[in-house]
Amino acid sequence: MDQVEHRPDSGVLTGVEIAACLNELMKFGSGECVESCSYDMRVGTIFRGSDRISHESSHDSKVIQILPGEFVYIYTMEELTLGYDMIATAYAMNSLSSKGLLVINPGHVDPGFRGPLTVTAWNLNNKPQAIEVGDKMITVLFNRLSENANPFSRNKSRVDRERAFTKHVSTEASIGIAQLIEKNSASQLVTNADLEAVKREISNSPLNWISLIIAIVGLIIAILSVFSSDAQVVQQFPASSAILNQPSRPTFNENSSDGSGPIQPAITPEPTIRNPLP
Ligand SMILES: O=c1ccn([C@H]2C[C@H](O)[C@@H](COP(=O)(O)OP(=O)(O)OP(=O)(O)O)O2)c(=O)[nH]1
Repeated sequence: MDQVEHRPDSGVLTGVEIAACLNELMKFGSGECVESCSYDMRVGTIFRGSDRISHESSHDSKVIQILPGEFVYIYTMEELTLGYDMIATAYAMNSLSSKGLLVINPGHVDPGFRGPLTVTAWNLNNKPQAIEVGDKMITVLFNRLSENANPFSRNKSRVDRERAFTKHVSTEASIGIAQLIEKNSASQLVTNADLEAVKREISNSPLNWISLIIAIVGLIIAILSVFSSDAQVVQQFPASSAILNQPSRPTFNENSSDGSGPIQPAITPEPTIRNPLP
């Protein structure tokens, strides 16, 4: 086996190292996004279903309201340009997740990957969430390998990826997601008022009263049948009723002076034997 020469500087890059080689790691990077040991990638293009609804170069309003339950697809503003000896790992940002805006698919980035990262953001909050082109969306750690690895072989330009994505969503994935979005935009989510109306209908329903009456009648029949079976037993076995009617034995120790000691079996006095005649 060949001896592999390990690079002495392999490992996770610090913020200082990221800043020093920012132009090697990505295009359109900003020193302001460098953190202690990571880089916060920003929103570039936003897709709702297959529609591109916001892009950094467009003149439209860049603030997008993600509706409750809605997914949007995001392409990062930065385009990674990883060497063959570099991998990256993308993570959701804590500040967004705590607001209920989940970025659901960040993950590994292969060595040699070139282009924007794509992620899906899902609003789990019951209020719309605003996002804007340029907002920090995912945080990425860079890890230098000890040697070059086989590079990623499916690199495409941003334009080609967006085109392929639009086609894919409009043909396959869009069916479920588009319907979900349509439902949400028509405000078909269950509200408190809906729940109150359902409760009112249930309590006013005649079926509800009928089941209550049936339950009460059933209970009365059950009680009566228990009493009548007791009466039959007493008629057939009068002695048993005498046993049943005996007062229960006290549970304290009758032999103890204060009556509080452990229960002892009753002591039967020994028969006295009279001495035989001398
Ligand atoms: O949040 C992320 C994480 C990674 N990538 C990129 C970088 C990574 O190198 C590439 C992987 O793409 P591929 O098409 O190979 O996706 P996969 O489903 O992960 O396949 P594989 O397991 O073959 O890598 O996707 C993103 O766009 N977004």
